[in-house]
Amino acid sequence: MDKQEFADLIFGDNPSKRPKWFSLLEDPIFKPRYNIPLNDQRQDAYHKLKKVTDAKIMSVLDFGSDPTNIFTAHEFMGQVDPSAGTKMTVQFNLFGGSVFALSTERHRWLFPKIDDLSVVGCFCLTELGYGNNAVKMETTFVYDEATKEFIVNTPTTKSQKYWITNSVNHANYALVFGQTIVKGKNEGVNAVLVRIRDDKMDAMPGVRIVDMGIKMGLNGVDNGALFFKDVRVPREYLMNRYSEVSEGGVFTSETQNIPSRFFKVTERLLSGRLCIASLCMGATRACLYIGIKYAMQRLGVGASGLSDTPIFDYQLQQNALLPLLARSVSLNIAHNRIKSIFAHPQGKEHEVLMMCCIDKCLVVWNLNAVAVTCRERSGGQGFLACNRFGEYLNLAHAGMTAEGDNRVLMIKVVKDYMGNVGAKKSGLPKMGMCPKNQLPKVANLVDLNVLLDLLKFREITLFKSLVATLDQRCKVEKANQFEVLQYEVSDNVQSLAQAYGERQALEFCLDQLHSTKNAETKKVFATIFTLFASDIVLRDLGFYLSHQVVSQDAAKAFINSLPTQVKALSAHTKDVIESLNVPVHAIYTPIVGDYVGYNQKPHFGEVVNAKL
Ligand SMILES: Cc1cc2nc3c(=O)[nH]c(=O)nc-3n(C[C@H](O)[C@H](O)[C@H](O)COP(=O)(O)OP(=O)(O)OC[C@H]3O[C@@H](n4cnc5c(N)ncnc54)[C@H](O)[C@@H]3O)c2cc1C
Repeated sequence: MDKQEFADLIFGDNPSKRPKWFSLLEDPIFKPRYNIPLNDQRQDAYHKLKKVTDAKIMSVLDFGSDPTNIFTAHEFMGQVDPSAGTKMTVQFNLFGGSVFALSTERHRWLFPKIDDLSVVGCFCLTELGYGNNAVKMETTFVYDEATKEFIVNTPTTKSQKYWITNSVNHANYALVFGQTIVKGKNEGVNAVLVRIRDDKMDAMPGVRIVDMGIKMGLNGVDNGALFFKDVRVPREYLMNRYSEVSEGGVFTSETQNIPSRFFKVTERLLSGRLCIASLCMGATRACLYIGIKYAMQRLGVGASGLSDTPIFDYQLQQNALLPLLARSVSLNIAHNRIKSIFAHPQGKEHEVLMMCCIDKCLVVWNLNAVAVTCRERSGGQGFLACNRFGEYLNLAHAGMTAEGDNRVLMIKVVKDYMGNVGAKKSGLPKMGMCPKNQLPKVANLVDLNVLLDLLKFREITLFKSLVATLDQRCKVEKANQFEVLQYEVSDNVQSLAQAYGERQALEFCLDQLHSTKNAETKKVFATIFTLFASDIVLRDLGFYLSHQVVSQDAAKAFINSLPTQVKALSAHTKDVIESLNVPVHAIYTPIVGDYVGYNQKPHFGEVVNAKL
């Protein structure tokens, strides 16, 4: 295959940006350290972030001109340091991106300071008592007409701002979300900028910052809980792109519906989901590179009984790793497409939310599967911190929870899906073959058009069954829709969101296949996309058989085809993993290099002074 073409398509941004990142990551600061105190881990993550900002390789203003540049930065940082990447996503997207989106002229002074880290921001949305239901938060900003200030309070234990990234060590400003009370009326959730530390980095009066301490991973991220007691903020610090309070205390807003103001000011969570997906996509590529490279050089028992056979040659290894490689490459192609739709949404505005949400869910869960599998398939070496799988696994878990819990986002996807179809903004996918008369007669399912039709069939069936249940329960039996959705049809909702995301991903892959120029690259992509789709159909084969859309004979032949498909991909695996744009020089895992040489002397699990 044409490795360069493949690498460019996986990169998904302007390839001319790649060398800048590769050379930046040569800096020794990106060498990971493992056995260091908590505070040093946090400083280490900050210094890596500072190195990136000093290189002026990205700007918060990219959200206006080239958002993909920000996503690319996340993909690289996800590979080399998930903690620094998490600090970066809060600085540039949650804090910086929100300021960018919600500010007006009077806040412009912040942009260069965000870019050079002279303002380090944190994003105070979550409260101890209000995570996925943050709209009901208890933090308040009461407008004081006499002083023309907002008075910020977290009045209860449950209203402490919780999990706040960057807050314990580095942030001097916070974007705080709270119920806005003007002339005694609650005008809904808005955001104000609050200075939380002075020039000496001491907490400002009324601000209390509590260290959340050790977590299961990503300990370079300084998460804290913040309390505000009568903290006074100038009126001008209200983010007033959509809502404003005049000096005299008159509240005006573009958004008349008060609960909707929350969604307007938290819109940045949308690009945040692409940032998290980008961090995880980068980590997925690095993880696969490490796990497969090691499998290719680690020798295990061969036919003669000697340790002379790469463990990668075992069918067990290939059957575990290669369907995940196929799924990862396919989700990567889909992720690239969604990033570009986010940057240029014209005509697809109504689908952007669904796409960003499902992209995050699928990519993050896939990283979890990849990290777990690579860890196990690398044996004991996979358990050493310096071989990195643990940190990637932790990134996946932070990703599942942060910026909207994955399962909650799946519900959001389905609500939007039903809304879009109901409003005729979009329709259900159209199948090529009839599911009653044609598909059951297909003997060979290993065909991209057949597989796509099967994915569409499942999505359509799940959609129709959900709508039928909702109609029966809510329209006929007058049940409460919230209760039916939350207590009766969860499995249908979750399966439908997944079916939508996977069908869409496969369609994006097929678009890519059609536009790929080099015939060999095209062949490799076809092998990968077919395995991706086959793996999904295999997982759901019970569904297809019970709906009689696939015959028993076709199902048997299909099951038997999977190992053959894996074998076909194994022939290209080395080329594929070497085209994943992994900055190998910045990964520093002993098992992708000379792991025997590394173990010639003790390193106590560190790589800093080791020659790799
Ligand atoms: C590493 C990390 C960094 C973070 N950084 C920040 C930050 O900088 N700023 C910030 O504001 N927040 C931050 N967060 C917080 C994060 O956004 C919240 O943890 C997240 O929104 C979930 O809230 P919660 O933890 O209260 O979970 P809950 O809302 O309590 O959810 C708990 C469980 O209940 C389930 N659940 C909840 N609601 C529903 C529902 N409607 N239907 C079905 N199931 C449901 C969820 O699936 C989940 O499994 C961070 C979190 C992590 C892990």
